[in-house]
Amino acid sequence: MNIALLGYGRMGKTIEEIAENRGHKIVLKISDDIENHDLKDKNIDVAIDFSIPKAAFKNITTCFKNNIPVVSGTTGWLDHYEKARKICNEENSAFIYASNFSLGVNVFFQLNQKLAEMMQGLEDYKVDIEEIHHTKKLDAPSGTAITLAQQILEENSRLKGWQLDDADEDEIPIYAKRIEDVPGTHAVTYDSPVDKIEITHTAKSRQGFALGAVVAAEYLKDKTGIFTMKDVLADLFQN
Ligand SMILES: NC(=O)C1=CN([C@@H]2O[C@H](COP(=O)(O)OP(=O)(O)OC[C@H]3O[C@@H](n4cnc5c(N)ncnc54)[C@H](O)[C@@H]3O)[C@@H](O)[C@H]2O)C=CC1
Ligand SMILES: O=C(O)C1=N[C@H](C(=O)O)C[C@H](O)C1
Repeated sequence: MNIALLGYGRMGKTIEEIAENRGHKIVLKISDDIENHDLKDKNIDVAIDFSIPKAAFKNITTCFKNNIPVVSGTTGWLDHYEKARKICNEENSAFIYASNFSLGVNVFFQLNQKLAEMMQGLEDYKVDIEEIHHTKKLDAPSGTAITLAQQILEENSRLKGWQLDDADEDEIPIYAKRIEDVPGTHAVTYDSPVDKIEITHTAKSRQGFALGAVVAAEYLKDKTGIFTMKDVLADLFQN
C-alpha cells in the first residue's frame, strides 16, 4: 500500500517505521501546507494525518477532493469534524478519525462505557478524568479525555458537560497534566465518601497508537464512507 504521511513529527516517524515493517511504502511526507505538495501521480492509497490542530481540516479535505482516503489521529480540530464528514460524503471518499488508535485504549473505551452505565444511578460517586501527556502537546484536554467524557455523558443524564479544571456540580472535571516524555495516561475516577473506583490506561510508548493507525489504513483502502475504530477492530477480530 502507498501511504502519504501528513505530519512527520513524533507520530509520523513512528508510523513510518511500523508501516514499512508491514510492507507498505511511504510515497509522500509533509510537514507544511498541503498546497505546497503535488498529490497526483504518486498512486497514494491512503493518507495518514497526524499533524497539528490548525492544519488537520485542510489536510483531510484536500485529500478527499483528490479521491484519497484519510486516517486522522490529529486532536484539537473537532469543531470542524461534521464539515469534514460532509465533504467526505460529497466526494465519495473514505475517512476514519479516532482520538486514540491504540488497541488498549479502545478496550479501555468499552470499559469506560460499561462502568459509566453501572455508575449512573449512584449519586454519591463524583466522576473525574485525569490525562497526563508530554510537555510538547499543543491541545488540552486530550482528544482521548474528551472521548471518555462524551461516553460518560451519554450514560448519565445528571451530568451536562465537561470542563477543564474548575467544573460545576453537573459537569465532569478533566485535569490535564503535562510532564516531560509521558506518551499518554488517562484515568477515570469515581470517588465517594467511603471508597474510590479508578480505571487507568498507561501508554508505554507511541507504538500502540501508530500500529492502530496503520491497521486502520489497511482497513480503509478501497472503501467508501465513514468508519470508526469499532469497525476496524470488529473486522480484525473476525478475520
Ligand atoms: N489519535 C491518536 O492515537 C494519537 C493522536 N495524536 C495526535 O496527533 C497529532 C500529532 O502528534 P505528534 O506527532 O506527537 O506531534 P508533532 O508535533 O511531533 O508532529 C506534528 C508535525 O506536523 C507538522 N506540521 C505542521 N504544519 C503542518 C501542516 N500544515 N501539514 C502537515 N504537517 C504539519 C509539524 O511540523 C510536526 O512535524 C497531535 O494532534 C496529537 O494529539 C498523537 C498520538 C496518538
Ligand atoms: O498528543 C499526544 O501525544 C497524544 N494525543 C492523543 C490525545 O489527545 O488523546 C492520544 C494520545 O493520548 C497521545
